[in-house]
Amino acid sequence: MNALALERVEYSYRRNAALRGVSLQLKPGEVVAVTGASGCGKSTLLHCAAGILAPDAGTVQVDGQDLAALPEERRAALRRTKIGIVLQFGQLVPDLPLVDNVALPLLLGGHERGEAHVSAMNWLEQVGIADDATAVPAELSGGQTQRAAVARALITGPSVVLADEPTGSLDSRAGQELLDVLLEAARQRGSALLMVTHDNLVAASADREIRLRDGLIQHEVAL
Ligand SMILES: Nc1ncnc2c1ncn2[C@@H]1O[C@H](COP(=O)(O)OP(=O)(O)OP(=O)(O)O)[C@@H](O)[C@H]1O
Repeated sequence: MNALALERVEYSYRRNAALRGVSLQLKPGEVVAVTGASGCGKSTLLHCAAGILAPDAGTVQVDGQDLAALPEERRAALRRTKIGIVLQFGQLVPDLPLVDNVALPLLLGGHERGEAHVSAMNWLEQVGIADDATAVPAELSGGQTQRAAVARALITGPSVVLADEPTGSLDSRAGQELLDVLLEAARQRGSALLMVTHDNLVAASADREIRLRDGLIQHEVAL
């Protein structure tokens, strides 16, 4: 079964067609890079895959479940447990210390607080910012919040990880380290990883590259 399957997904912002029928499938553990010029629809594709945007047409399935067909509560639970998202600017909760931000998906899922914190500390360690566990996002650099966002995305052991420019605010060494954490989640834990990137080196680490142009897949390359 595919971890993620998009079939003929279309999405328009008012009259502006951002996606015009995009289909793609990711198997568990597969890593796919989405590339293309600014404005071609990469972020919109990721947001549709994440259930943040509901497509105007077409379907999005995660582990065989059609997001649009689920009642709101089950869709929210599926998004919380099976999808890990790293958006461009981290999108952490401003007033919460990092450890709570990272633990949030477990706490919302009803996990016990102590256990959720131990797991969050583990993930902060893996992304190299355990020393900042008690800091709030405003006290941190873009790169540090991006690392925390990756830790938060991976803490539930999701089937699908969606990342928008995950290394965008990091220098090349820190970017490579964070990329390695994401790749390990795919290669060793079997999460399917879909990442939007402008960076050729990041794209080269994927199994496949999907290049978008004007809301359509222009071509697909096995790497
Ligand atoms: N909130 C919005 N309202 C209206 N139009 C939007 C909105 N967000 C994106 N668009 C338009 O939809 C199209 C696709 O945008 P999208 O952000 O998905 O592209 P992108 O490839 O991710 O771009 P970038 O690489 O610059 O992040 C563009 O024409 C963009 O201007």
